[in-house]
Amino acid sequence: MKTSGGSAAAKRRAGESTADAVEDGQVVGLGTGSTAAHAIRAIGDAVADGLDVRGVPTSFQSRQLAIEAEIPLVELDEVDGVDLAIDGADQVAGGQLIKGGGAAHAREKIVDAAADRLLVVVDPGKLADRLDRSVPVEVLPAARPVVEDRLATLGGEPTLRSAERKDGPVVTDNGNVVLDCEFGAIDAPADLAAELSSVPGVVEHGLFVNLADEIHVGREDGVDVRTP
Ligand SMILES: O=C(CO)[C@H](O)[C@H](O)COP(=O)(O)O
Repeated sequence: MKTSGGSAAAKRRAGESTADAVEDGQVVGLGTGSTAAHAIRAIGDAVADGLDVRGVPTSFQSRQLAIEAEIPLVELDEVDGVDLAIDGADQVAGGQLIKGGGAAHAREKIVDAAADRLLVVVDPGKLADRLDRSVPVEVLPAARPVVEDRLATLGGEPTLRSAERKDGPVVTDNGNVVLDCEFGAIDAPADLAAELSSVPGVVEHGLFVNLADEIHVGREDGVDVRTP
């Protein structure tokens, strides 16, 4: 599993705090990453104690964790809706997020946006006044050169993501590649999100604008819950 620094205790507290919000009978979106993994394991513990929920995985990783935790799984096209999604983030500014550190942001955005409520789980190191991390952009492989040109005209500096222990690029669960695109400080996330979405060949980008309902910030000694 990808790890991204931050205190393990803070991540665990954040994940476990959101698992407490899950209610009997709900359909729950299961996010990706090391912090969301704590929520998945905690939901699994609650299922073992009798909680009746169904999980919608957002990635190969979250599906595997949910299987290990014995959470009953469904796909999005098998349910009428998603009551609650719990997901991590790479950076949080107010209610705006950058996601995709695990290259799972396309499915994450589909499930998170479908949910009635999105609870975001992070450690304090993810908080910022303004978004300024690189934005992951999932791209159809054949479109990479034209998308790179388009991102440059939008003021970005794209870099093809490569894996530490693989020759060649990271390939997403959807068979695509990821361009990590530096834009510097992002003053207008909604405008940039709309521009990125309009580029042919872009499958999905990691700007999650106005989707979060609560930010659960784990700390060594507790959890702060912020409402954007
Ligand atoms: O967006 C994601 C995966 O695509 C993750 O939620 C994000 O990278 C945070 O991961 P972690 O909790 O391990 O720091």
